[in-house]
Amino acid sequence: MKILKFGGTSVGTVDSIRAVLDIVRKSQHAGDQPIVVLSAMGGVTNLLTQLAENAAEGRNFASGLQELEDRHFAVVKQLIAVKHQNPVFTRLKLYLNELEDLLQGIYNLRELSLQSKDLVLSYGERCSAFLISKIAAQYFPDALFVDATQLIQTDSHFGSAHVNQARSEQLIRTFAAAHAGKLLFVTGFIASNEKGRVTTLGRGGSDYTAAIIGAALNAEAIEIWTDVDGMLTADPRIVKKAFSLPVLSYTEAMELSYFGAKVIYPPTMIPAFLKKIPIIIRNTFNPDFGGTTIQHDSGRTALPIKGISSIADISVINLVGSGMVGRAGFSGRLFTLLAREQINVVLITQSSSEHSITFAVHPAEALRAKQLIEREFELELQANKLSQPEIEERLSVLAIVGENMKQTPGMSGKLFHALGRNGINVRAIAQGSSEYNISVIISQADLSKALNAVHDAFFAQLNKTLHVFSVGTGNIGSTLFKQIQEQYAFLLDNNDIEIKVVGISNSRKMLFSGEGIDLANWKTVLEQSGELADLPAFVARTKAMNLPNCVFIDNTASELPTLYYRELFQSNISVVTCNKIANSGRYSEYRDLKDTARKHGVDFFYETNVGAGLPIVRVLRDLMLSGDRIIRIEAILSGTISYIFNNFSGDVSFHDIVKNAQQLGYTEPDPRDDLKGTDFMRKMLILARDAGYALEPEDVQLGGILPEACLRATTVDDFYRELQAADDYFNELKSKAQRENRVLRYIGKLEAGRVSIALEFVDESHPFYALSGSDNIIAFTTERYKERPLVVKGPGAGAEVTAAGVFADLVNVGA
Ligand SMILES: NC(=O)c1ccc[n+]([C@@H]2O[C@H](COP(=O)([O-])OP(=O)(O)OC[C@H]3O[C@@H](n4cnc5c(N)ncnc54)[C@H](O)[C@@H]3O)[C@@H](O)[C@H]2O)c1
Ligand SMILES: N[C@@H](CCO)C(=O)O
Ligand code: NA
Repeated sequence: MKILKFGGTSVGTVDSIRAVLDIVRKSQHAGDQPIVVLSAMGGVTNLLTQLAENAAEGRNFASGLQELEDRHFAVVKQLIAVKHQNPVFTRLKLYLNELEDLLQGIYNLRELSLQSKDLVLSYGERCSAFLISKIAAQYFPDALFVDATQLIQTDSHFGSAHVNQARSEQLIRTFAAAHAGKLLFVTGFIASNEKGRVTTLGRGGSDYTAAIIGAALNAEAIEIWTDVDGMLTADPRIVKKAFSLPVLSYTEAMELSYFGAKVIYPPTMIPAFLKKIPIIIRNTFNPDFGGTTIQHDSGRTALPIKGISSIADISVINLVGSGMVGRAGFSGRLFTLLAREQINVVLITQSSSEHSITFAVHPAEALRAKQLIEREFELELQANKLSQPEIEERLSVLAIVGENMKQTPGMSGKLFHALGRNGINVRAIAQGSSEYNISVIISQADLSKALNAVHDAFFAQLNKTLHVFSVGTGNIGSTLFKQIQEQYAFLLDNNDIEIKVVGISNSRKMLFSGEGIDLANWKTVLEQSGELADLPAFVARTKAMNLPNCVFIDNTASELPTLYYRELFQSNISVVTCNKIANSGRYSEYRDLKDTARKHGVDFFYETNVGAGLPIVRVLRDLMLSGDRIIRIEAILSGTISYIFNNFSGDVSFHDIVKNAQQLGYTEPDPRDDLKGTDFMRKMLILARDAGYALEPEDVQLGGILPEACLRATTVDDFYRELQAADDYFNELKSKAQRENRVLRYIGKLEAGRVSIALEFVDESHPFYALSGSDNIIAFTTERYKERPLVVKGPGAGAEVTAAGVFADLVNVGA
């Protein structure tokens, strides 16, 4: 035997009632012997409450009554064959007439007692259960309408009556035995006292009805049919990746519901809990889905926690007082007071010094709680043993819940890491002694970000979303977008990483979309609907959108974005950049950025600052981390100059090769940065710093490759003209090299903390002799790689390889 309970949304419309009957039919075919428990049609209980209040205030209630009639009659007309309609109309009309008389009485007296209100509300369940039993009777001849006032007996605590379990079980069993073989359609929510007056079971009442009947008849299961897929890991309106849990223990369901999961109201489960009857939450509108089973134990599952729940709006009261607060007597008095005054304390924490107690209450009760405390502890306040209670508002509670937490170390570490990494300040912490939940109080503004970040942290195997704000849409930036777009599905399917580009700016326009910008046509959208570019505003938006796992990418060659890195780190946003400016200015700046990123637990990745996509920064870092010592670094790190010397042969002029390098995307936006050696200098400086040397740019001995006139050119055009004019100079270099059987190489060296870069003529015996294209090469001679150096070699410039390096840094953020 199974109990099938359908809530208001399941019986709200003609279509949903059809779905309900389908479910009942299937259950009967499966041999479940179902008993159906029904709520009032969706919205009807609220309407009845409104009518009762209107009547008591002397306001009109006729139009509301008409609305009730219309809703029920419309269902009759659509779902009951014409020849069977009359008796149904008649009985509904009788109910509505009784209701009208009752409302008239309330109107005349201008008084609404809890008892009369229960009676008014009872018509919601009576009408719906009766009506649906009659619709069902067309297909199930054994369908029988049952008014639960005959089955469940309570005390006279109207509005939320206490059930006489023993008596009710007796009534239910007797009734069931007398009507064996019938298909019962029972009203939820309502009952009666020993005098036969109608009572109601309070919040979650129809679930309670189902649990009481299920327990009395030792049902196999109680199915609660609603409009969601079960209990979810988090509130799906905030956490888009929330998913339905297959199995939960009663305790877990209790903890999750306590903190706001509205699917069921836990006290209603107690009768089922005591008899170990599983409760299954299922979706009327998705009946093939298995839903969530709430059972005695937590089930075998790989999930360390079951869910994350929250209360969005909470106030906190702080009490501080030396030597008194925290003593057993004091907290006893405090919490007895609050309990007596029916102030629900959501969470309590006490500092280890025992001089303060913090507790959370619902905002509507905060002021009253404060006043009660002030009255109760008047003497202590006067004597300054206790300082004035303080209320803090606009806070939220977030709790992770799960029975398996107890056996799994590191759960709180994971929680605080996720919060800390995202810059979410924790105001107070409480771990239930049961260890079934860990709760934190945070600012309301952070709740959405916190829920998503914590959800990602605990259900990481189930997908991490990186939110990307990207500046610079030139050569590298646009190639990166193309690569992300091509790789999006693969990353999601194979690595559970989702990349959402949520902000884009170049020097003209900027664009934002919390849902993610479509990378198939970012260019058009940016041009057509973007706002005018404004970097401070872009950074402000990056911070204000307050998204978890947030990454700022700088694909410009401008100093401007680098001025914001620090501020971004302070807002717990990681930075990935191919722009070398930040790391190659003053040493103090470089140091400060690294320290700030580390302090805030975010990543600062710049692999492409040296050798584009080639693994160089990473290799050096690993050497340093593992305790190796750099003895010497020798390198060719200008892709542009490498390309130039590798192609400077035959008749082609130096000037033309530089132009080619620029067209191929090897040069800096301003090619003078490459040819003057500035770009190479920056790279050597960054390497030296990463190797532990606090060098300034002027410490690098930079030997040039250009004649004076070229260095003096004030514009790029002038520069190219001067290059052309210097043809003889470059040809002479070339001839000299050829005469000596050598090649031209622009080589950087780091040794004993000194960095130099110089043009060299090298012969065949030199390891840097054989290079082609835009190749870079770097040789690390270290304590451990002493005899033969560790060498990295390959293309060190170009849009594809550089964007790929930025991309790799991006997916490693937070890894
Ligand atoms: N080309 C390579 O092989 C290579 C290799 C490694 C690193 N890099 C670095 O990549 C970076 C970008 O190079 P590129 O060739 O793509 O340059 P680019 O000139 O093609 O693009 C630069 C982009 O930055 C934008 N921009 C400039 N200032 C801005 C600002 N203040 N706010 C917003 N946007 C701004 C421009 O509008 C443009 O979209 C440079 O820092 C370069 O050193 C390039
Ligand atoms: N302009 C740079 C790009 C790589 O950083 C080069 O030519 O090496
Ligand atoms: Na690199």
